Amino acid sequence: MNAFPAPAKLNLFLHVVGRRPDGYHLLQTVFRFLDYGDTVHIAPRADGDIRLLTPLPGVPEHADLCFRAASLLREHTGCRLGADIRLEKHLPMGGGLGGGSSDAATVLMALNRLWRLDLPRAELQALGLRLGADVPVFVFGRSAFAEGVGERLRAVSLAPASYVVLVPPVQVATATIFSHPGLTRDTPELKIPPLSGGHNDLEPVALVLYPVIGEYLRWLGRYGDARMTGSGACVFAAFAGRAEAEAVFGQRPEGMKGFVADGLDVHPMYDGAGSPAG
Ligand SMILES: C[C@@](CO)(OP(=O)(O)O)[C@H](O)COP(=O)(O)OP(=O)(O)OC[C@H]1O[C@@H](n2ccc(N)nc2=O)[C@H](O)[C@@H]1O
Ligand SMILES: Nc1ncnc2c1ncn2[C@@H]1O[C@H](COP(=O)(O)OP(=O)(O)O)[C@@H](O)[C@H]1O
Repeated sequence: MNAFPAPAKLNLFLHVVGRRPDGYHLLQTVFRFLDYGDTVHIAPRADGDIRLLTPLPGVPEHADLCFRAASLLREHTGCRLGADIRLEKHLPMGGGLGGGSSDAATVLMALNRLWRLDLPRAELQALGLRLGADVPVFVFGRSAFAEGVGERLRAVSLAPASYVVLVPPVQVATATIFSHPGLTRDTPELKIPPLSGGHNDLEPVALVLYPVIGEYLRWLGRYGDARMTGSGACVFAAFAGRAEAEAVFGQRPEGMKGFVADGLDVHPMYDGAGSPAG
């Protein structure tokens, strides 16, 4: 089997600037990948079957993003091949780190190569959007300022940073946060992406629904500018160096889970060409 990385993402900030007629929210956010994530092992199959060798607890096959990504690509291209997929899961589910979306993007890029489809990056991004609003950025492959629901992407260059990421013991359902009546949906649109500062409009709602996230934020906030990523539950703070981040992480109270990771500028499968992972 071939091993393909599926990195986590952080939303360095996330502003909700409006709402589409279909109810989806218009965002402005900066995505950054981390050198920490899942690994997807994939081998092509000649018989056309798509088999998940490691089903996730509580996720039926038809809802699994790896399965859905492979099936969508097969259907879209008419490819007759299949795949065995083994997911090595490290990222917490419902953590705001984009784990499921990243797995899906990695399956799209890996099968594009293994099935010799050669679809251009833009086409894979559009396919990815059908699986979730977070999937396109992983196919895009670079740190990005995102608008729309996350499909309008502009590459940005970010300063090197190490992050402490804490994982509160709750799984947040993204739809619950977005549908909350208390959500601020009218943050003024920015013309130029700020590379620092900003805030996360989803954070106050998540804190009301899951107070434990606030406890984690307050603890990390003693050491840096702590913020929630995506719809939560994970919180993070940036530090200039790895040693500083490790030192803060080392002081966490017993039982507080998380990890330290460096920010990446490009996705580990990014090859710079028009065709991803070609
Ligand atoms: C909030 C963000 C920020 O990066 O990340 P996560 O916290 O999920 O990692 C994303 O916008 C999440 O993207 P993703 O997790 O792919 O969400 P989707 O499956 O497309 O949507 C889940 C549900 O959330 C709501 N939703 C999602 C995105 C959006 N821009 N507006 C919405 O209102 C919709 O109700 C949708 O049915
Ligand atoms: N391969 C997958 N990895 C993680 N979650 C998945 C996967 N496939 C489907 N899901 C579903 O998607 C939900 C959101 O997962 P995830 O992407 O990890 O969180 P988030 O969107 O908060 O970053 C999970 O709770 C799970 O039900």
